[in-house]
Amino acid sequence: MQLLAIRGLKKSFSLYHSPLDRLKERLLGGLRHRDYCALNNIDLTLSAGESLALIGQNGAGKSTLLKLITGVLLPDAGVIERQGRVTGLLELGTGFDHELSGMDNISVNARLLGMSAAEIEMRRATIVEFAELGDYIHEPMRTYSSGMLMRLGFAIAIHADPSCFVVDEALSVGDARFQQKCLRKIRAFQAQGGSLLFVSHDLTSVKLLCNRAIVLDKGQKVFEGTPEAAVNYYYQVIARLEATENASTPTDKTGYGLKNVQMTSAWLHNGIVKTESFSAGEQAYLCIQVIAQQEIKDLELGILIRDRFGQDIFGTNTALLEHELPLNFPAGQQTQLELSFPMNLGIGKYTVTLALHKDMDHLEHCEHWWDNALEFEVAGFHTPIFSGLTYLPLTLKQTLQ
Ligand SMILES: Nc1ncnc2c1ncn2[C@@H]1O[C@H](COP(=O)(O)OP(=O)(O)OP(=O)(O)O)[C@@H](O)[C@H]1O
Repeated sequence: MQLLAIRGLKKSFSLYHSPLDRLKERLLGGLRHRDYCALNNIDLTLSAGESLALIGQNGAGKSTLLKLITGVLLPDAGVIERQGRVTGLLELGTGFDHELSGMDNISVNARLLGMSAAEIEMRRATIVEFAELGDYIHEPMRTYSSGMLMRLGFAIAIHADPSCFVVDEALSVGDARFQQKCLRKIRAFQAQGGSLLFVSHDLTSVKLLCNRAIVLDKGQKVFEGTPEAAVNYYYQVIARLEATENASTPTDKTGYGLKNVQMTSAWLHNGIVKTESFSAGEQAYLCIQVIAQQEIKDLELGILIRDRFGQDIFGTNTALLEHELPLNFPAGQQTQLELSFPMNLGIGKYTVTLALHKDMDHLEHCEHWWDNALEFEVAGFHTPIFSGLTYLPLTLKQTLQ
């Protein structure tokens, strides 16, 4: 069943130089503003049980799209068809009367979300308990911190029995423990067949929570695909490079960048033979062949290891490793780089992404970003047996007191 179908959605805002211009236009007429197109010609669908992420740079149009979907804003053109109840956590404080107490606002906000008086009374105690605001629940909401606003907003919206739950960046103002509690609740909601529309700059949670993602750029939909492919595409957008739809699939061997210096092959070995299979704790060596078309100085080598869910497990680059000097590549010459490290990772399959760039990240000057340059598996233990993603060498000290 399709919960959401959006076609040709468009939204512009009127921008005025000053509030006085706005007033003059109202009173005296004449054009004193310019239109800014925040969203243009957006199509999207969301089916029951699907979780869709919207990613994009600041100002790309993500929040505007969520506000249109939840009915907080009206579109200039296009169609939004909704099935079922859409609730969520948008800009903090939306839908609350700040002079009223949190308890009274449960009724106000829940009514706006479409709950009946009987539903509200039935769920009031659960909402209060989930929000964990203690006696503050009886205080006016103007006294609440942003984290407290978020707690109550989330508690009401998730208990409003939505078909589609919308989460904007507001979730990030909660403290770490409460955020984890919200994420557990969102996962339980998904497990029961609920749909999610998720906006976040935290690309790891995008990959963990969603099964599809859309990249917005300057109000346009520029990519739609799996979260991993969308995140890779987004990296290209922020690296200000021409992006292509298939540039980030695991089969793509070329990667992107200026490519005056290019990595041509990469492999792993264990000190004896080339291998793609390691035991946890075993020493691993990552070799990279590089060829330079022209002389380039002061490049950094970056590495990003992801697990089978596309979740970033470990990433760093030589600019962050203070003991490593930047790399120089003479023109026309082939070079081999080798990184060695103990494979302190848990059992599982991993990919390695490599980059050659200037400075601390690849955003300004990227010579070569090579997604999923190679794959490997950790399949046994060279360390004591452990569970989880990573091995931490522990020592125990007992002191009698
Ligand atoms: N009420 C408004 N009046 C004028 N311009 C607006 C208004 N709301 C949003 N905009 C503009 O529309 C564009 C899209 O804004 P939006 O908040 O949707 O972006 P976003 O992708 O959510 O960004 P962020 O990641 O920073 O939250 C921005 O340029 C913003 O300045």
